[in-house]
Amino acid sequence: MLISGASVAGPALAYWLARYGYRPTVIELAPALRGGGFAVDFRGSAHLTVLERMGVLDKIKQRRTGGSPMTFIDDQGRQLAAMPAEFAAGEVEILRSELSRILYAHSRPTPEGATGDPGAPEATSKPDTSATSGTTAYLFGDSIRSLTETADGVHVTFERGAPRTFDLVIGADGLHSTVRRLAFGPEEEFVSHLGYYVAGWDLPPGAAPDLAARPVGYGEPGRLATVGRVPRRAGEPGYRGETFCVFASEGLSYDRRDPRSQKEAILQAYKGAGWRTPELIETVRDADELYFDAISRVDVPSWSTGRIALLGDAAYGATVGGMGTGSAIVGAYVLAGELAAANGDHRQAFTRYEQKLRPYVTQCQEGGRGTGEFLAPATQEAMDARNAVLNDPAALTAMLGQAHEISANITLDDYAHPSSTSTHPTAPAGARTGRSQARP
Ligand SMILES: Cc1cc2nc3c(=O)[nH]c(=O)nc-3n(C[C@H](O)[C@H](O)[C@H](O)COP(=O)(O)OP(=O)(O)OC[C@H]3O[C@@H](n4cnc5c(N)ncnc54)[C@H](O)[C@@H]3O)c2cc1C
Repeated sequence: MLISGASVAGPALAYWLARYGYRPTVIELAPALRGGGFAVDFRGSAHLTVLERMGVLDKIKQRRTGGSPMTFIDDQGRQLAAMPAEFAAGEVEILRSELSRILYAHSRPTPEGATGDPGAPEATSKPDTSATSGTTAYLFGDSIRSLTETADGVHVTFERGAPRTFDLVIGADGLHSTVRRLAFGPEEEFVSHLGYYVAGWDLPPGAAPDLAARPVGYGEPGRLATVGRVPRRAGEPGYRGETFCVFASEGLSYDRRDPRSQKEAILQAYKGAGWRTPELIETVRDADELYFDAISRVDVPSWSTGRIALLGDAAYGATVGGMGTGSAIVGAYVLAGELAAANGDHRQAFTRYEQKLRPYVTQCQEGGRGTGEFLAPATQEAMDARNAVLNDPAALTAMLGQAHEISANITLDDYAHPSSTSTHPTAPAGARTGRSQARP
């Protein structure tokens, strides 16, 4: 089985597939696991249950950022409203890059059963020969060029590697998925722009240390710039500063593979902004890793076509505020579980995966719809109304409670221990295999 994308959904799926005896291959466009991106969070019992069943919850907790309260200020630095840490950070918040490294390491168990070192991802375009049979091979620095479905497989050509045939192909390659484009249609058919852009990058060492010590956000109608601090990467002591920006804009035309073009778009968007925004935004020029994307929503009428299926942001992305990371983890769990339960019948597995997951992620996605407007309201009146909500503990508690309810609203079958579940409909006991039965 081929999985495209090694960020969150891809390695999580690979982990479960390897556990059920498959030997997936994961292909990643970037030359190594991607760094960058600010914090992502998990909230609600479904996210935590899946992470616990994967055996990564403790590792993730060890690397949690702890979240930080955010103070919204005016142009004189005076407090207007405060956003409590748990509002932005859920139950567990972790840097996306750290999460990706943990999942990657966990999807490649060593022969002894220990997991690899999350601090040492490999950058190679060759198959990973250190993984034992029954586990996962990672191919970095390559991308699928074409997909041709045949009676018993999918013939895949690559930008760099030699063509191969796989039984199934899963697109876990994000909002701008190549698998979706090749197998389902052009991006414009499935991705709607929700009127805002989001950007995040680390502050260069020494930049605005006074600001980074006290997380603050400065907003003007239609644009927000925040600065905060997050723990350094594994093995590095202390904290580093980071920015997180949200601005309203029609769809922009820029080269997604060219950071200079993205930096220019950000600099333009904050021209003439007050407070110390120019000083902060200027630091983007020196940013090594930049996260920049439109706040969008992905709606694909059917997540599978023949032997090809979509997972995570590629299928049901919501960029920010739609619990995309938790939904990717839960989706990987359900997809792998249904594949194992269907015992080779991918049609049945894909159908059940979608039936079980779609109502859940659709609700989660809804949260993303108002995120841009909440963070960077378009008018002064709307900003005042947002601040009033933030300053009202009862309103905040209600909003948090609603998010928790939505993110818990799925029944998770215990695929790895089928006898302990009463909710799984029909799969025969022998359909779920352990590690010993390797499947390609
Ligand atoms: C660099 C980066 C930074 C991010 N930062 C944040 C953040 O700060 N906050 C937040 O809420 N969300 C962030 N996200 C999005 C967040 O990770 C996802 O919304 C969520 O975790 C779902 O993950 P996913 O694995 O489905 O998709 P993604 O995390 O988007 O991962 C998709 C992966 O597929 C790879 N890929 C893309 N095209 C191809 C191709 N043609 N062939 C092979 N591989 C391909 C990408 O390089 C990436 O590794 C970021 C994503 C990325 C890639």
